[in-house]
Amino acid sequence: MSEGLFLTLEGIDGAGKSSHLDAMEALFKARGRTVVRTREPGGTPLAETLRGLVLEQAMDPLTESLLVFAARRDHIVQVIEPALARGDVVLCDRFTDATFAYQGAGRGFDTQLLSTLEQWVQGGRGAAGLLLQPHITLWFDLAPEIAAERLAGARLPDKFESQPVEFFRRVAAGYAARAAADAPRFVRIDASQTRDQVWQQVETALVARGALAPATGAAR
Ligand SMILES: Nc1ncnc2c1ncn2[C@@H]1O[C@H](COP(=O)(O)OP(=O)(O)O)[C@@H](O)[C@H]1O
Ligand SMILES: Cc1cn([C@H]2C[C@H](O)[C@@H](COP(=O)(O)OP(=O)(O)O)O2)c(=O)[nH]c1=O
Repeated sequence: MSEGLFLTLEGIDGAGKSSHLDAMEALFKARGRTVVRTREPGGTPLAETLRGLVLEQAMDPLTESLLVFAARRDHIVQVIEPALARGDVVLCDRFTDATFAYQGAGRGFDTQLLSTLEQWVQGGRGAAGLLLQPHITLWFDLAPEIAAERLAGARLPDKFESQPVEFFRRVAAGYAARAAADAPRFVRIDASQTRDQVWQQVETALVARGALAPATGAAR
């Protein structure tokens, strides 16, 4: 069985990523792929419980980081690795880049420590002990001011969404740094465009990366 495709969507709150999940799922299904659609924090009963704590309760950045990585570990073991081993497409709304952007850049937590946690939780894959990383990360890049306008009135803000625009400037810078550090994995989507134009960018990126080829997984 071929290795599956691990695809993540990232960006600040309100960047517009969730708006394209249905169409992405449909695109893969139309090509005969089995799609596991999931999210972080979350994706398993335990991880969804931890998500509720992280999004609703105040806590220090270390506690927050430990909880998101604990949720991630369960998600990887229970859902992501089995799906990839089956050859499925894992379509995941956020993953570890969000931890570096939100807990690292946004909350100012030590990124060296986050790298250690990343190694513990995602390392040791295969004989070479590789780090589990998405094959492709679509980074929806949008100015925090525009994201805030889009979110105003759209839904009840959670703990992060109620942060000031300055917080999201740091988070956006965190995403930019993470993208610069692993450029081959990231595709920057200009999320300031209309919904249709953003979708065109998403589709073009998936075609360019070979992600829509019949069930053989995608090249990096
Ligand atoms: N390209 C776009 N232009 C204008 N508004 C958009 C666009 N994409 C999404 N929206 C709206 O912006 C808000 C946030 O979008 P959403 O997909 O929930 O963002 P995210 O999942 O990144 O937080 C929603 O109200 C959505 O309808
Ligand atoms: C995955 C992850 C998310 N988050 C935050 C980012 C978002 O504000 C929030 C949940 O993300 P999201 O699923 O995008 O929420 P919604 O669909 O309601 O917009 O959790 C972290 O702080 N650290 C993480 O590691």
